[in-house]
Amino acid sequence: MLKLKFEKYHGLGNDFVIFDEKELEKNNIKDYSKLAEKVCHRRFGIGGDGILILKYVDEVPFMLYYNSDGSQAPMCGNGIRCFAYYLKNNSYVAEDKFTVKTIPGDMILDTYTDEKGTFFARVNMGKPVFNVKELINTDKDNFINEKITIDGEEIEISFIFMGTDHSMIFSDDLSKTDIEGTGKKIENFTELFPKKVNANFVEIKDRNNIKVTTWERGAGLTLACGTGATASAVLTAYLGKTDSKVNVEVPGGILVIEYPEHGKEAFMTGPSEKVAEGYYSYEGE
Ligand SMILES: N[C@@H](CCC[C@H](N)C(=O)O)C(=O)O
Repeated sequence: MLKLKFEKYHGLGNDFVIFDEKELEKNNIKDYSKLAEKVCHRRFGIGGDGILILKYVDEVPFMLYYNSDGSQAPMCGNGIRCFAYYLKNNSYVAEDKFTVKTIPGDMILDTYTDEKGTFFARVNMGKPVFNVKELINTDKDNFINEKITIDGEEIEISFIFMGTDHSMIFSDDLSKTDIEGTGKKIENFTELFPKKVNANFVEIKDRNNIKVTTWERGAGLTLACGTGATASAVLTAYLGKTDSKVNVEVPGGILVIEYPEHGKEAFMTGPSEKVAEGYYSYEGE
């Protein structure tokens, strides 16, 4: 049995097991999808919504992300705050402001500890992508409040790429919405979303507050989705329904999202916490 050094963190209940790629290479582990599935299992593993792997590109930390079902995603918003805390805790970065590389690009993070001792990061999430022609199966330039039919049910849906693939569905009352049932159908509606998709259910409270619950591609219902909260706040601001700075209430807490100007970068601020560290007993490949 292999013993793999890990640390576990969460961002508003979206939880991740973090490995250093050097540790995986040393143990000859190449199949990160299999590792993610095993580690994230809530009964037979450590449990998590995904795994984060630290590697270095041009001597800059690079975050790789895998969902709990083993699928790889380009970016994870709550994950990157956890990753930042992991880098700080292990003295891999000294400054409070630093860059983390990800598949969609470099993310700049401003980190701080609040008066209660909780670690926070404000992340420059990059520019949302509205032009979706290359990303999903549509001829339209952008895909905002479009009607689709899945299993006979008409759904009004929008799509924005915000580090990863996000669809948004408005709801008047999230407590009365079948998030799991509809979320699963949208996630797997591959005739429109060939790479599958995350489904964010969005309730607008007022100009500065929205509620979002996310059915995540590859992980199911989670307590928070950072890129999903950002995509949702970008959409409501773009539609003129909210101001450029909103509190996004997710089941695990609050994220603050800023989208100062359309077509420019969006920013996400939220906490992260360390849960555990140790050695994961792994059968290997
Ligand atoms: N939990 C994440 C998003 C993780 C990736 C997602 N499930 C996907 O497949 O795109 C977040 O906080 O952003």
